Amino acid sequence: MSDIKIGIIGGSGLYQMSALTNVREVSVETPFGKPSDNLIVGELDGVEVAFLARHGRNHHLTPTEVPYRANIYAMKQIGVEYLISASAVGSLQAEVKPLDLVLPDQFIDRTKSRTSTFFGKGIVGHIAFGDPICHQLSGVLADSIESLNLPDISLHKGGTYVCMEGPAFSTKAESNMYRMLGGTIIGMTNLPEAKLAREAEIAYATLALATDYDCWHPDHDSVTVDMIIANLHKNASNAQQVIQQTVRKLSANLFVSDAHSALKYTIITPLDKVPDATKQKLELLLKKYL
Ligand SMILES: CSC[C@H]1O[C@H](OP(=O)(O)O)[C@H](O)[C@@H]1O
Ligand SMILES: Nc1ncnc2[nH]cnc12
Repeated sequence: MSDIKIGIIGGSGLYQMSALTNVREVSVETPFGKPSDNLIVGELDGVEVAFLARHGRNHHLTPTEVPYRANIYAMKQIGVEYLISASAVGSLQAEVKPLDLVLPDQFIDRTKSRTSTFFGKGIVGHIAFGDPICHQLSGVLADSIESLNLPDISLHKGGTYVCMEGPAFSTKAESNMYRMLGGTIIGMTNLPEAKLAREAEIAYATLALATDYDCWHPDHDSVTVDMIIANLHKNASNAQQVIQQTVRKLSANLFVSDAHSALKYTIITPLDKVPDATKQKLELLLKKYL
């Protein structure tokens, strides 16, 4: 298989990409186990892409159970350099309405039970994460959304994605606290993914699709899955259009991102002191620097 440079991770509601042609399923094994599901490899307008359903195609993995390291490693293994993450989010701000699209540029980490790094076991690295999203990739998403003119849907460029552990939704006190902290949207998945993608030198950007007002809004009921199902379906259709257009634009201009050399000044352990087993496990990530 030749390298597939563009990867897509689909979240709640986006379990497949109907526009894919020449589709095949690829079962991948990584040093971190199996990803959430088989990779679905196919073409969008002649451009090969790899799609992965974050929670599995039947949504059987909780946000805590998603094998984030295996997912990112699997994308790296097949050659992905640009990763688009589509995610359902709650809105923490009145101006972000359900069905609106948000391209966050910051995260607040409220996760508790995740492994969000490839480092450890004899190798220490501290990735720079001040700008956690690849602004160029997010820019291509923005251009694509604007060119689609989706009716009644606003695009919010920038914003802070609060990543909570879940799977229960927030309490009202938490939701209001996140608003006070400057949160724009809330979800349960994107922060570990963004960190691991950065460690894997993959340019990563989030396409967040609002489904609800969480539980802080005095004029809206508190979020339940039942309440957001219809929005998840509408969002899935919008996400597919946006992703298809983004792949068109991106494939015409595969830029170099800072993310592609993110490990350069990151690893503090001398590489000749790293245990061989760890080096082997991370070979794919480290080989440029060995
Ligand atoms: C079904 S609502 C909660 C669920 O939806 C989001 O998933 P994803 O980020 O994969 O689209 C949120 O993070 C929760 O996992
Ligand atoms: N309100 C919410 N909180 C956390 N994750 C979500 N995903 C969609 N809506 C959400």
